[in-house]
Amino acid sequence: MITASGLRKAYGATTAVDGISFSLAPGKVTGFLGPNGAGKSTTMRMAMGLDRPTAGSITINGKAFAEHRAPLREVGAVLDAGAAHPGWTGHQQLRILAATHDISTARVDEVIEMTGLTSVADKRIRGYSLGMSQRLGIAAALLGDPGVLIFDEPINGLDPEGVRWVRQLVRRLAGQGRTVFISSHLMSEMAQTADHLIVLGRGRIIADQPVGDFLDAAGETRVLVRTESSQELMNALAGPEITLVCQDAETFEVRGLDARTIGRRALESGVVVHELTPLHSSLEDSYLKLTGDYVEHRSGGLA
Ligand SMILES: Nc1ncnc2c1ncn2[C@@H]1O[C@H](COP(=O)(O)OP(=O)(O)OP(=O)(O)O)[C@@H](O)[C@H]1O
Repeated sequence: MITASGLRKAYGATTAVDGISFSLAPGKVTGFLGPNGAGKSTTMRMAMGLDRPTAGSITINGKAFAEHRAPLREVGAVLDAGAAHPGWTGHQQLRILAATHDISTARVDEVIEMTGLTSVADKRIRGYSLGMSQRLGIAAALLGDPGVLIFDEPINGLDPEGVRWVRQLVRRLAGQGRTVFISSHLMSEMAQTADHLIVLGRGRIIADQPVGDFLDAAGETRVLVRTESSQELMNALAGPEITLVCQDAETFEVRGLDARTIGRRALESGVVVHELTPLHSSLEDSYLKLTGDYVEHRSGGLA
């Protein structure tokens, strides 16, 4: 469980995080989204005790990070893939970290295997690819078998196989009842991975909802209708704020009414409907629509 309450962080005149509150439930993957500079990394660093809030708090299982006696057993994080000591081997790095928490060497070997690092565990970290470094960071996060995991852009620099592996791993971790908080700038990735989304814009929360609700709220829902009596049904549906767009003799699109209402009107009119399909915008469309006003510098310089 991660809980933020009135969390604020200012660096001089810059307010990176502007009084945000949220609560992340166990057993779910929560995606943390927002344009560059929105405050995602700052929030995650404060959760891990690496930055001190200017006001408010962020707690892991009810306590600030520094108040936990064995924090690695409560929360694991990947915040910076380059944080490992380049002269050590992956195995050494993990063993040293494990020793700080009385974690067994058997557990070190277990996380090495879980993260697919067995073949490189005895090689020096300076020779690791970005993908291997990311896996090593994830191995370190898993070491204490924590119930809370925080991953800042974990798929950056990974190849497609690595991306799929991270996606499956975070789903599995949430399936085991853990709280998983993952930031990404890839909307398509979050659509496949997250159950819940928190979207930040200039340090404030602009959405905190399940992925499905996010789509419904941000995107205009359209419904595709197919019937042999299209003119008759269009007449029954017509009204203020309702747009009907004819596609062919039997197919039209409705904006402003949901599928349930259209189905009921069709029944009342005695019209047989062959298809009634809600059309959602893509997560990408919804996200850009939602965050458009919060982007400080748009690409292309036309804004
Ligand atoms: N140590 C720091 N000193 C001064 N300003 C900082 C510091 N860390 C972050 N900031 C500023 O705080 C704001 C939020 O940055 P943060 O890195 O948290 O955003 P982000 O959402 O993670 O962005 P990105 O996706 O680009 O990593 C930015 O304006 C950034 O320049």
